[in-house]
Amino acid sequence: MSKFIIRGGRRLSGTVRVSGAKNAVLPILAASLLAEEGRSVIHEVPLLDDVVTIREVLISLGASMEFEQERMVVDASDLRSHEAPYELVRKMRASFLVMGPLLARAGCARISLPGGCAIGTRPIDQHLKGFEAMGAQINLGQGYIEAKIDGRLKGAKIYLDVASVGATENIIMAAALADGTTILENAAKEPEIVDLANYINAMGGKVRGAGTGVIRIEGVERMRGTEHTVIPDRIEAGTYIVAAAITGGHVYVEGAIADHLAPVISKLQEMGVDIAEDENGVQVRAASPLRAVDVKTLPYPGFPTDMQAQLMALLLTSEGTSVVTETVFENRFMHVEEFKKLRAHIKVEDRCAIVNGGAGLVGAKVCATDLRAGAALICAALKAEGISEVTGVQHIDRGYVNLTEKLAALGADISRVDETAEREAQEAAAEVLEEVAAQAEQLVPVAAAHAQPSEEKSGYTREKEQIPVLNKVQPTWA
Ligand SMILES: CC(=O)N[C@H]1[C@@H](OP(=O)(O)OP(=O)(O)OC[C@H]2O[C@@H](n3ccc(=O)[nH]c3=O)[C@H](O)[C@@H]2O)O[C@H](CO)[C@@H](O)[C@@H]1O
Ligand SMILES: C=C(OP(=O)(O)O)C(=O)O
Repeated sequence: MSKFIIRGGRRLSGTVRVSGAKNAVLPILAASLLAEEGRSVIHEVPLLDDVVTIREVLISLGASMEFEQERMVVDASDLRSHEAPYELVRKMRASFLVMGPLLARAGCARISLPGGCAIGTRPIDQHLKGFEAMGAQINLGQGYIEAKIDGRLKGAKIYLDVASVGATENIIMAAALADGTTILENAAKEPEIVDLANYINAMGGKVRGAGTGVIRIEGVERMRGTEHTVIPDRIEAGTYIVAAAITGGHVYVEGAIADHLAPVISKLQEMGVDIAEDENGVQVRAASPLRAVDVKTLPYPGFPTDMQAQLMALLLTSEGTSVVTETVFENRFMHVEEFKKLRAHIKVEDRCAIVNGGAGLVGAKVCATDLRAGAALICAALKAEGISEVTGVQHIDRGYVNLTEKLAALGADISRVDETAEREAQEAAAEVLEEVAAQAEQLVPVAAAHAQPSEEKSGYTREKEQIPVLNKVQPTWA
């Protein structure tokens, strides 16, 4: 088990480079299953735990995956399985994104039910509704969803009850190889969906209207591998913008696409943060004091739920009372109780959190319950007085590449400690101390016998001799 140790109070300054988007690369890698011939070369692939998981899923299906320095080469020409097992899907819900492409390519798919997670129940009814509308038969058996179709999926008109990101992606991928045209209404409009559509089109697909509420997918018979560069991660970028603002810093977030961040940038500007964009990124200069603002999470282009926790951290340092309303997930305030350990004043009422800013944050031991809760706790800890320890690092590793290194390069006092290694080091050091003490014990009578003049006269005592020796053997973690 690892943890982050952060001493708050340092202003961040300098440049931080944004990595490729987690939420774009996951569906893109799933979509590479659509290519019956050729290899796909994907650039700007972030080295994240979720990417490792989707890679394992694709390998288990028969794809070959080479990964080197943010470049993934996928060859899915020979698939040998249509099943994504529980062990992989339970690690990451987004594994369910292989259902659409598998069904389209192989005519069948068997995927472990993804289930809920800390932030909500997260049903998949809209994905299944789309596949059924295209003619697939869906069965639920022993924790798995099984889908199959005789021949090809058929193009259909599908209206999503909720503008689900995952359902939109899964249906686009299924429809890409279907017979006929699919019209997807009330589709999600996130930039990651546009990136997926661009990738599919480069593979020979025909997807039009991605980024709007109506997407038309004309099915094609075959697709081939292609080359694609993943868009920068808008949530990672937004997190660094908040980290800069909360510390009163001055940071250039290189690679951030301001358009993708419009709802975040506009909220922060309303708070008084100075943000300027250019073609390569955004410049953040914090002002003080910051103003309280109200915010409501919504599907894109509304304020992203994946930035709600980080914005709440910033609101804790503003003057006045803010109301944060979460409309996308029903249980996404888990960070509130952890913020309270840092002496935050927040009250949750149903889907709203009432945040009283202005109270100074004080470092404490806190736990990340999910990915963005973890990012928000780190932002708050960067501001808090004294030392904070953030556990639950496995959640944060799902979505942030080299977080410690990136923040440290901006001047943050942050380190990552592996608790197992730390405990082993402590045990080893304790053993050394015991051994030294035992040896010293044996040497004392010998030293006393040779002592000239006597202890009493010289002022020599056993304690005085031993203490400095033992102190020298301080372990590095002390
Ligand atoms: C890998 C990835 O891209 N993850 C993102 C994706 O998750 P994900 O694709 O899972 O999120 P959805 O857009 O599907 O979920 C939005 C809402 O719709 C509901 N819903 C969804 C599907 C369905 O069939 N039925 C249904 O009711 C969900 O419970 C949730 O309340 O979009 C979320 C919303 O922006 C982000 O927080 C996640 O970071
Ligand atoms: C909720 C998130 O991801 P996922 O959908 O993969 O759980 C996130 O990225 O904040």
